[in-house]
Amino acid sequence: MSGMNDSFDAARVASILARVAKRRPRIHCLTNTVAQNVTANMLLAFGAVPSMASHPEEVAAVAAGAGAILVNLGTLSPEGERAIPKLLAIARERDIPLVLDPVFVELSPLRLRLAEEVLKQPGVIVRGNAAEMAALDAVMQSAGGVLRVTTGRIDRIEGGERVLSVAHGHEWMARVTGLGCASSALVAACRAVEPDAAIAAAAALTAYGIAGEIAAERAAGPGSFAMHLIDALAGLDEAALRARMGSAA
Ligand SMILES: Nc1ncnc2c1ncn2[C@@H]1O[C@H](COP(=O)(O)OP(=O)(O)O)[C@@H](O)[C@H]1O
Ligand SMILES: Cc1ncsc1CCOP(=O)(O)O
Ligand SMILES: [Mg+2]
Repeated sequence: MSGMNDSFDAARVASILARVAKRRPRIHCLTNTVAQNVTANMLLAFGAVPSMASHPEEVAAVAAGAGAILVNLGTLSPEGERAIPKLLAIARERDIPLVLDPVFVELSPLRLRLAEEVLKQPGVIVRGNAAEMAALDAVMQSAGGVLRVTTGRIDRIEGGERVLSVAHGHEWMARVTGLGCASSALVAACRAVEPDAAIAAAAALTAYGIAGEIAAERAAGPGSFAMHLIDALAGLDEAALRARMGSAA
């Protein structure tokens, strides 16, 4: 991690992970059909609880008690589209943090319009890859107050004047579908227990990246990597964080 003004070290990441493990926040994920399973499993490995309802008539009731809400725009159905305003309303009413994953927004005018709707809410965290974040740049600028989390070999977290970066992970994380979507859910899990959105995102991506490094040492290729990533995330402790982050984090 670089670019931090305040201290961001293994102890800080471990304390956020411990809060997730202790409070077990429920993360409501309106997410795509490709990534649902790996997202739910990654949240469980992290100590959070997934809920995945998408029916427009029940989604607000299910999301009402969640610690954070994830809106992921991949494989959106007409029903999912109708669920989004219900989720935005309940997030506003209950002050529930919102994370947007704008999957392939650069390909679809519908996704761009829905992303604009989500970004009318205050304090949204957007987590996407470089192409998605570039396509949303103008919308995020005009929305204001957005925390931008751009992932890749090096993750970049930008909010206001503050820029943080996370240089952990493994290239196989981009070779298994759904692992980006799962990273957005982990950002939501950390945000559920940590009010500083930038620190929450940095903690989630540091933990995920370090779990990826550990998993890559145990795996034979992308398939077994995905399995080992769940195990490594579930077994992550402060000693492993400290060993990989170094003292100057
Ligand atoms: N080349 C890489 N080296 C290390 N980590 C990576 C690499 N590519 C992606 N990651 C990690 O994989 C996760 C998903 O990121 P990304 O591939 O950008 O998302 P998406 O799947 O949405 O395109 C992030 O945690 C990111 O840090
Ligand atoms: C391939 C695909 N198409 C629509 S959603 C989806 C999954 C994207 O997942 P990720 O961005 O995490 O690889
Ligand atoms: Mg993605």
